[in-house]
Amino acid sequence: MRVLQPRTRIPTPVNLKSAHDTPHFLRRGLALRSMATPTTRTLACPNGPLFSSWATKSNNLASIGTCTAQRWSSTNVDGPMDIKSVDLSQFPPERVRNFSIIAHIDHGKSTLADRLLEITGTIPTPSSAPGSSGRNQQVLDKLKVERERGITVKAQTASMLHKFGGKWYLLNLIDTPGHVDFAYEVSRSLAASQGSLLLVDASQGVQAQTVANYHLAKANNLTIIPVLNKIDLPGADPDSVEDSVRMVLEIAEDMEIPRISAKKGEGVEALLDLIIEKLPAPTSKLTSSFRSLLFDNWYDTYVGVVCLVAVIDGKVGKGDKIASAGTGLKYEVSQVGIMAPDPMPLLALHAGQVGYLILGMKSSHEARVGDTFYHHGQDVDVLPGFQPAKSMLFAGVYPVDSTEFEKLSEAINRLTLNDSSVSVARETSAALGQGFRLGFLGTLHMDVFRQRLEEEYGATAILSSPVVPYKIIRKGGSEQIINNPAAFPDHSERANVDDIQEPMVRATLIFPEEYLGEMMQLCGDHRGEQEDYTYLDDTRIIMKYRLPMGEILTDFYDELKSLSSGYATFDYDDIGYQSSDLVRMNVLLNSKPVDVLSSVLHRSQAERASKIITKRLKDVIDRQLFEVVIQAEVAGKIIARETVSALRKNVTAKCYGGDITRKMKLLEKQKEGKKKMRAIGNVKLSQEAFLSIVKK
Ligand SMILES: Nc1nc2c(ncn2[C@@H]2O[C@H](COP(=O)(O)OP(=O)(O)OP(=O)(O)O)[C@@H](O)[C@H]2O)c(=O)[nH]1
Repeated sequence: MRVLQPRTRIPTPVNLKSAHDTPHFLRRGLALRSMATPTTRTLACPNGPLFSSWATKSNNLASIGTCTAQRWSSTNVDGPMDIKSVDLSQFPPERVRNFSIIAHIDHGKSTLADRLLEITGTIPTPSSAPGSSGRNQQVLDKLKVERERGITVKAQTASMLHKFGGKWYLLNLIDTPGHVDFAYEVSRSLAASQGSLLLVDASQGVQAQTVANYHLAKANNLTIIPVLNKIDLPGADPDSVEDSVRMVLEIAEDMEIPRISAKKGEGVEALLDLIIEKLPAPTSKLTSSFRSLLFDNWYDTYVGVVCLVAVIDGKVGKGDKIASAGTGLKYEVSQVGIMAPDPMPLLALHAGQVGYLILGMKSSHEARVGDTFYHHGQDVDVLPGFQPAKSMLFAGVYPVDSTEFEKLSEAINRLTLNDSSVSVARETSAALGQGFRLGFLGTLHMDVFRQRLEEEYGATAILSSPVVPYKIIRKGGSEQIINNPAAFPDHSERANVDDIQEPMVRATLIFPEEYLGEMMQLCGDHRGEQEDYTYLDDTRIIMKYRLPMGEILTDFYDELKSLSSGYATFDYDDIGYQSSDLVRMNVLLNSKPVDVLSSVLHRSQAERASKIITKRLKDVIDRQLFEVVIQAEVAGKIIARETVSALRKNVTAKCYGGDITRKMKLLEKQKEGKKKMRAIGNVKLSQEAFLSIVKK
């Protein structure tokens, strides 16, 4: 089984056999000194920075734990400076800028990240990058699924250096995902930044996630620089987009809105200056005792759990004894470093900086996002942290072949080490055997998880239709959250139930005015209630609806796109629970309920949905040796029924005469076919047919 690593391997520290055996980036000229023997040798450095590195003596060998280097004077060399050759302890908080790039999907965040890293010399430009095929490197989209789908799923950080006003600054960039499912990644990233670049595509204008991300950044008290991107496109209309940006996002008239082409690099260098000029430095204190915010983590097969932290105060170095305020567990720091954009070990991380810590954690469950790390034995003011990720929808996940349960279990285990926003519980289905009930942040998140299970871990899974978590309030006041339709109270249990509630969202839709009728119809069909609508600019409308979350899970987004010829965009916020007249629909095959096919519906939709599912089943169930009756039942009544008539199939009937080998072959083939059938009660369904019903 091939295991792809979502991030590049953390390099082990360079061990040198002698002080002369220097890594390539130190060879150009160096000032080498040993901590144990504090002699410093300085070599000439005609056209590059001077370097220093710290060495310790062990077994008479000079071993350089982590090589760092320092430019003595920032004026002796023009052009970018290699971050790998700089002593980052030289950057006090006032010379640090931590910023995130936020935007609607596809407005160019990852492309801008590429350009920033290239211009600052952190990564090679495409022409010099080995094997590079074009301008878009998307270096921060490290997952295979991100590259295949062209979307960012996981926020990534990268540090770089930029010179402004004669001084070098350390910039830590966080590239965030644009899709609403990954808003949690965005909010975590914002907690580690002081400012944000809010990109707006100059050909598309303000979109739903532009507004959502703007409010998120505001709520985090970040300084926002709106940036118009893609000005090179023939359809770009930067003047009118700037007007709507100013109006919707309430940007002051005197605030400059830079215009760039992230693709071509136009205006990007000036943007680097603006980041330093306009975004605040972290207010961290170097002299206070160490505190850091854990804002992300991932699992690396070689080094275990890697924690991404923003150092709020003080400094943390290799060998330090630190503790987690959240779990009370203590650790010795085995490695610290920054992402540049690959992991780059350092001797220490200082106040204001963003980097990683490797602590020898046994499981990524120990790494609680939002946790405070501090030096063990010292008092600490715990940082506020943030709410854990909340699962918005749940699905049953089963192995396609029931003998492969262990393989699926192992794959889910490993994948959740890297995606702790997925909640996992074991469940058993009468129809499908052992499986899991997983909680996801949205349908795209669920789809990406399924794809990663298959591609990275070779585990193919059947996913039941997703459901939202329903709240059941029983007589007497006890509350229960139900995330599996099979456990939803049937009509026979209703006497004990006081209220049933479903989760609601406030949806923001942005679309050209000519689609107003279609958009209102769409929201109405999905049980929406209009709250507000106004003109965003001369031609576009921004509309707010209150909608049940269960209604936007499956086809809503596709319908929205097709009804608006792709122009409408949509975002939503969770706004809590609301009472609703919900019922469970059971599907029966020859009178036996099929648990994985049950669903929860609004009473008004039950009849239509029952007809659809029974019809779909009839289309996919092959005729069998007996009649198959398909029924949908709601509140104890059968409300839809289809029948698949019986068939006696004799596969050898065509083989008259004595060709026994041909007969044997046909029987063998039939046996093989049967193996691939799934038995639901006494009804056999081909695997393909079954998948077509459960996986929407
Ligand atoms: N013409 C033009 N295309 C651009 C520019 N910036 C980005 N693009 C293109 O826009 C598409 C989306 O760019 P990305 O950088 O992947 O966008 P993103 O915001 O990171 O996307 P998500 O992470 O999925 O939200 C790609 O095809 C880019 O090549 C630009 O300045 N000009």
